Amino acid sequence: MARVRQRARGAMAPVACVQAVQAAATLPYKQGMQRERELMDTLFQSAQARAMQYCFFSQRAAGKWSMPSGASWENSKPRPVHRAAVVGLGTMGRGIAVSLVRAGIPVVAVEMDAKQLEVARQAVTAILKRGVQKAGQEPPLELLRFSVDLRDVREADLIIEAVFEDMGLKERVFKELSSVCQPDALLCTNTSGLDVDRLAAATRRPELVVGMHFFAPAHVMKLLEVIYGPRSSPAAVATAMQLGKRLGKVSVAVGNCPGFVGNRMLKPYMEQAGFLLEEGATPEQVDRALEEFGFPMGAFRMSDLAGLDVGWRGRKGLGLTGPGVTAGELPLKRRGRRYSPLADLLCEQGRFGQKTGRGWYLYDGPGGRAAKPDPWVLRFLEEYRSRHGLQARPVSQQEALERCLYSLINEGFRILEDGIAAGPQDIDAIYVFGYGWPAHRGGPMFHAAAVGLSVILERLEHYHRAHLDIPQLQPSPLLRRLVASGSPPLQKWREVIRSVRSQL
Ligand SMILES: CCCCCCCCCCCCCC(=O)CC(=O)SCCNC(=O)CCNC(=O)[C@H](O)C(C)(C)COP(=O)(O)OP(=O)(O)OC[C@H]1O[C@@H](n2cnc3c(N)ncnc32)[C@H](O)[C@@H]1OP(=O)(O)O
Ligand SMILES: NC(=O)C1=CN([C@@H]2O[C@H](COP(=O)(O)OP(=O)(O)OC[C@H]3O[C@@H](n4cnc5c(N)ncnc54)[C@H](O)[C@@H]3O)[C@@H](O)[C@H]2O)C=CC1
Repeated sequence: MARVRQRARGAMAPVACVQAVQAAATLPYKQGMQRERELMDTLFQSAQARAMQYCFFSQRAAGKWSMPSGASWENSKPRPVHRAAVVGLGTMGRGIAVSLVRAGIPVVAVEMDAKQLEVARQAVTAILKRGVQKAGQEPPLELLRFSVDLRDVREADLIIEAVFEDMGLKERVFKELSSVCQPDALLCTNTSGLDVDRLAAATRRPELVVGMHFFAPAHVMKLLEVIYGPRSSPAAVATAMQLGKRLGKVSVAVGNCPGFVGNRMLKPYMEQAGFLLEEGATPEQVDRALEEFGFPMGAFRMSDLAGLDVGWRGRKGLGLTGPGVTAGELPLKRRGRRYSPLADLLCEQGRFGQKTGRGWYLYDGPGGRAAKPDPWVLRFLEEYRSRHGLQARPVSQQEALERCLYSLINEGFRILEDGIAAGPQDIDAIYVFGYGWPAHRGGPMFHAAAVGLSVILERLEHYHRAHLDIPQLQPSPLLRRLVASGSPPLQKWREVIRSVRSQL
């Protein structure tokens, strides 16, 4: 109900307040729902057919115009999943375990020590019991077994790893899984953006490794991004897609690159949000602009929900932050580009978001959900600006919205050109079902077409001229070519994508 209200709120946002650009792209509520159904239909094709199609694309991309040897309709069938395991029961692992048992699949849930296990057991049980209050069914607790011993996953047909976002740790876990699991068990990672191929290489069965990327809260959000590594077999992809369907999710197969589709586009969006704080905005102002557009949560509330530490670990892994990184760098730059260390500084203060009770906002305590503006954050931002000689200026709602959304959309065009997503529909489904992109606005690529590609191009050029050190604001070559081709409708973009470089 709250979601329906939220959608309605977005649909009715006053034009004067959220600018004409948005109003032009607002679908009536009914049409929004129709668009949501269309996206679901596209994605609910048979998992096997999808996997075969992706397999064919990947071969074509490699210059081989046939199916790989040994690939056939028969051996690309999804495998049945009778028993599953989840390794790592933090924010994500808990919700993933809940989704699995709710679908009737017995689960072994593994944590690293008894203390973490007990916290996780209580959290998972609480979610299941809440579900009972809502739906009136018995919690399927008998399907769950908790353990601190990784060897207990040995009977599972499919294992989903959800430990910290740390490549070294994940490689160790995959290596160990590969030696304790059945030889034909599927090994899946819930990583937010790490290289699935590198994890596959840590195992003795790279063809059985895929990404299964869930979205927070994992038992609620409808999306499953299935990441097809270069060595994943069609059967492995089909199994993951099919399992997503069984869990009631919309499964979208995507290629392997940093951040895949969803988080690769989220990165420039979050970066713009951070830069806007440096320039004078507050987290509430940026979030208000995005929530009035129709998102259930603005960038900062969403980041507090996911956990700021996840991105921090990722940036440390990339060498963008951490001890000694700033030596030799210009202030507020990393590798020659503008970089905002604000999120890193919050993490250094132990402010990880909802899980620690403090992040961009203040919560009632660890695990709290009601976000309150935090005077500490406002003081911190003022001190930060004065330390770096940044003059705060008023940031309009239009600027906040355009810089966040258009940089995200711009990356969507790059993703299409790189062949990481099969088409704009897939990107739209990822955003509508995974990040709460308002359905009545059809998804980011649909929205771009509705606003007008030439408008998006002009606004990106405008912001890029003002911020030459932010390459993500530079319009992508595909966007330029689409505009030069007369802005064809979404269904015809494929004709303008020059090279077949599908990674799928
Ligand atoms: C070079 C490239 C590298 C790229 C790397 C970039 C990495 C960036 C790092 C990012 C971190 C990783 C993130 C990631 O991988 C992908 C993500 O998951 S991003 C997060 C996506 N999620 C969202 O955007 C959520 C948006 N919000 C919503 O959709 C709604 O607000 C929500 C569903 C949360 C609540 O909806 P509402 O209708 O208001 O709530 P209800 O009251 O009906 O509750 C429904 C259900 O949800 C639970 N819930 C509600 N609020 C919260 C909350 N704040 N936190 C957790 N859970 C919440 C509530 O309890 C209900 O669940 P039950 O179990 O049924 O009670
Ligand atoms: N938080 C989010 O919104 C999302 C996170 N992810 C990804 O999911 C993974 C987990 O993220 P979160 O749940 O947020 O992290 P988290 O920090 O909340 O939980 C990680 C859990 O893994 C456990 N763990 C660590 N090492 C372990 C080991 N060797 N064996 C068993 N358990 C171990 C930790 O004790 C902790 O409970 C990461 O790869 C992250 O990038 C993916 C989608 C969304």
